[in-house]
Amino acid sequence: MSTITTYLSSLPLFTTTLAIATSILAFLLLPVIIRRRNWCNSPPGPIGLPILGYLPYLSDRLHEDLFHLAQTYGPLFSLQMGQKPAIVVSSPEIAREILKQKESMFSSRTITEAVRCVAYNATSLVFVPYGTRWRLLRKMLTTELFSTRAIELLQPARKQQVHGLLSTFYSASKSETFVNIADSTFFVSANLISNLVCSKTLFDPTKKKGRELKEMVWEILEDIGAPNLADLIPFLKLFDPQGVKRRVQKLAKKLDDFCEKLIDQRLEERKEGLKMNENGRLDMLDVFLNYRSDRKDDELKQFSRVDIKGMLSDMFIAGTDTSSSTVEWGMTEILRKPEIYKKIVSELDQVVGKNRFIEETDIAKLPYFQAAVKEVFRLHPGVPLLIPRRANEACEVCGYYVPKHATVFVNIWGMGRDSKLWSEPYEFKPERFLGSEIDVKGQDFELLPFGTGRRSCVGMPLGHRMVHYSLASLLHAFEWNFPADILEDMTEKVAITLQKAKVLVGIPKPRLPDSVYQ
Ligand code: HEM
Repeated sequence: MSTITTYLSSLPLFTTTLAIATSILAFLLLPVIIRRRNWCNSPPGPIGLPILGYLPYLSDRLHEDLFHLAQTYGPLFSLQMGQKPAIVVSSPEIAREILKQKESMFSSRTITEAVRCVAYNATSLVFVPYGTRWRLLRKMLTTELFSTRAIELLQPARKQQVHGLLSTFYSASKSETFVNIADSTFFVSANLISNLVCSKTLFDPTKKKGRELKEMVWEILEDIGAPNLADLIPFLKLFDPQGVKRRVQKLAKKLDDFCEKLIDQRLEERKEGLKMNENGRLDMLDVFLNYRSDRKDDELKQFSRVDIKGMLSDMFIAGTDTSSSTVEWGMTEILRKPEIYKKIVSELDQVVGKNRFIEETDIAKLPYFQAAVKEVFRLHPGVPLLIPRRANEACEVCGYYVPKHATVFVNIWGMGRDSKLWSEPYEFKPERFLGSEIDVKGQDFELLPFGTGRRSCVGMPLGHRMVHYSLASLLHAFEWNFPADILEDMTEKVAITLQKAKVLVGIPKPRLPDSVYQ
């Protein structure tokens, strides 16, 4: 050792620097020299560094990075994220191949450390691997809570929540107070879900507990969304280098305490007998507590506390921020374009008039407004890369090899901005959807804000309605005065979902006679 040191110190500085630079260069070029693909017969893609893969070149705006890489490598490309292989899908044709034709191969999700903490070791609906447990959980939600009938019966609760919001905004207009669109609509969604879960309106935005839920949901979405070195480079798992596990454990504990309390309260209430809600139905807690199965092939004979907590936290995490962020983006896009705003308001006035609030049943008669909402979903899909899927087994896609458990990113955000799919893709133009059959419900692969197939959004019937109903109500009931800098700044704040970084706050001014608000 000392000989080497002596030898090195005898070299002139230039030679030493050159030696170090050459070694670094060789290290960087090594992967390019020894292989031209991320793995044998991988789809084309950028080659990264040994061990780290392409991670050092990715920013905290993964959806944007992947969109730009697709310009170079095409609609199906591969990359190594640390030691983990990933493929990225950026065209409707390949999305169809993966999410429809090869659906059974790609119906599970990538499980990370953060997911294990927050989703009870990936046993809750959103993350449980595709199989009998997933099928049972999903069936209970679609038949008991999100069936067409159940959604219809929840209509009075939606009306009550939205009218409550309009009334709060009316008071704010009188005192010329600023209101926050995303915060307010978040509480509408959270309270709707609490009605679905336990027939109670639990959250008061003016109280600490209500605000805590919003912050907690966002922090969880952030930690689930960001690439974590502990997942991608296995020997780092022990060290939790970004502190993700420590953070998520704390958040998960808070959410767990909240769900524990809901269950305890309900068990106490059930001592006095089982109560139907005002629609003559059982809410989610009672449905799960009542569930019994003696069928041999049912993995769940009854729901444990952990099973119930998993379902409750799924609802609050998946169903709140997604809807409220979409409404915030919708208000922003529409209010930035006075001519579009005018068309929407004139349609609303024609159909609804000015002597009452809008009803959900009015939405079907508002084709221009519906087209505008599709445009919001195109440019601002709530979950830009879907909730990442994974390959259950090694398989072939478009003639390329995809290894077992490769992560699959379907870049629906990128597809919404693809000039091969949309003319003037960055322009907010509801007209493009007028007279077009394209819809957001999972049949049209160029527009998949709720995903598609068996792992598509189970809450779509609720989310879709709430976005339309809340947004139309806000536009119809008030004129809006948003500061121009807030309206013009479209920077995104990134988690597994996308929020508007500069929050939309403004002062509402009533458009309808005072009597309507009372
Ligand atoms: C605008 C509102 C919403 C958007 C944009 C949205 C979007 C999504 C997306 C993209 C997925 C993944 C789909 C895939 O992998 O193909 C998803 C899954 C899911 N969403 Fe939503 N969502 C919304 C509202 C809701 C609501 C209101 C709830 C419940 C109350 C909900 C519950 C879920 C659940 C449980 C899953 C996982 C389903 C499974 O894995 O089987 N979502 N959502």
